[in-house]
Amino acid sequence: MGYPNGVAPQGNQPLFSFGVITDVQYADIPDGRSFIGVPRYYRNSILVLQRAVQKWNNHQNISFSLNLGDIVDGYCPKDQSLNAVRKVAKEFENFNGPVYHMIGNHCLYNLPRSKLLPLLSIPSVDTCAYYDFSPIPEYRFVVLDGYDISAVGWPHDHPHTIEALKLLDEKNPNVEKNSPNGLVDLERRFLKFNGAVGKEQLKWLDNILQDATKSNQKVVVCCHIPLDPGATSKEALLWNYDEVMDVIHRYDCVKACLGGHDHQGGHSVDSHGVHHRVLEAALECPPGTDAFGYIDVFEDSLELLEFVFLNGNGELLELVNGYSSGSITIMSYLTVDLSASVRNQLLNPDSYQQY
Ligand SMILES: Nc1ccn([C@@H]2O[C@H](COP(=O)(O)OP(=O)(O)OC[C@H](O)CO)[C@@H](O)[C@H]2O)c(=O)n1
Repeated sequence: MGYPNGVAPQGNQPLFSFGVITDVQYADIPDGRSFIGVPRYYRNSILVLQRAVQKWNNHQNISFSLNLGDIVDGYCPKDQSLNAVRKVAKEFENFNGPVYHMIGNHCLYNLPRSKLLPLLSIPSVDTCAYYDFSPIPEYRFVVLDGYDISAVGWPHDHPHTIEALKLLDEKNPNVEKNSPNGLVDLERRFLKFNGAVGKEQLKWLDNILQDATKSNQKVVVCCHIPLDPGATSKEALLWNYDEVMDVIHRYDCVKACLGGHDHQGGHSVDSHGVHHRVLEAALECPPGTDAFGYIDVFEDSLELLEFVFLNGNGELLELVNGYSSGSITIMSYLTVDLSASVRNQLLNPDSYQQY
C-alpha cells in the first residue's frame, strides 16, 4: 500500500516495538454519550481491546504493551466492578508479553487502589502507582500516577484527598467540581476528574531523569492525564502539569510523553522539542473501527502506527501522518475521528492532510 501524503516510514529495523491502547472504559451496559454528547460504546470497547491484543500477538515483535488507563467505565454497576476489571485484565493477559498499566479516574470510580493495583500488577510506592522500566539499556519508560493528589481513589480522610479538595475549593467555585463553568483558559483543568503528581513523586521523577541522563538513556514519560496544553483540551490537563514539565525540561533525556484521558486525542511539540501524543479512546470507536496501535522505537525516533478498520469489509487502512522535530520523529497511521469529513478522507486518502 502506498503512503498517501508521500511520507514513508524508516526502512531500518526498530530497536523494539510496543503496543498502545487507552480508555477502554468497558462496561456491560447499553451505549451512551459523554457529557458533551459524543457516543460511547461500552460493550464494543472490549472487542477493540481483543483486536489490539490479536494484532500485537500477530506482529510477533511487540516487546510489551502500554495501557494508558481507564479500563472500566464509572457507569459500570458497582456490584460488577470487580468482575469487569478482571474481565478486561484477562483480555490484556492474552497478550504474549508484559503489559504495563496506568490507573485512570474511571478505574478509581470502580475499585480502591488496594484492589486495583494487585489485579493489574502495577508496581507502587505506598499505593501510589508510579514506576519505571527499561526494555533495553538505551531506553527508559517512566509511568506517572496523575491521581496521586486527587479527590478520587483515596479514603475521604487521606491527606491526598484533603489536599486535592482544598485545591479544588480554591480553584473551582462550582458546586459540581467536575464542571468547568466560569473557569477561564488553563484554569479549566481544575476539575475533580483530574489530579496532580505529588511532591514525593516529583522528587522521584527528578532522580530517575538524573539517572537516565547519566546512563545516556532516552526516556518516554507516560501518564493517563496529559502533560502539555498543546496536546489536549484544557479540561483534561494535569493540575500541576507545569511542575512536572519543569522537572522534565531540566534534562534532555525525555523525548516523548504519552497520555490518554482526552478521548479525541492530540499531538504537540512543546517549547523544548518534547513530543506529546494523547491517544484516542477505544471507548469511542463505533463498532467496526479501532483505536490502538504500536510504536516502533529507533535510536533517534519513535513511529506510532495506528489502525483503522472500516465497517463492512473489515479492510485495514493504513494512513500515514508524519511530523518531525529535532532528533525525534513520530509518524502516526491514523485516525479514529468519526466525523463524516474524516470518513471521506479515509476513503479518499489523497485529500488527507498532515497535522
Ligand atoms: N464540559 C463538562 C464536562 C464534564 N462535566 C462533568 O464531568 C462529568 C464527567 O465527564 P466525562 O466526559 O464523562 O468524563 P470522563 O472522565 O469520561 O472523560 C474525561 C474527559 O475526556 C476529559 O476531558 C460529567 O458527568 C459532568 O458532570 C461537566 O460538567 N462539563
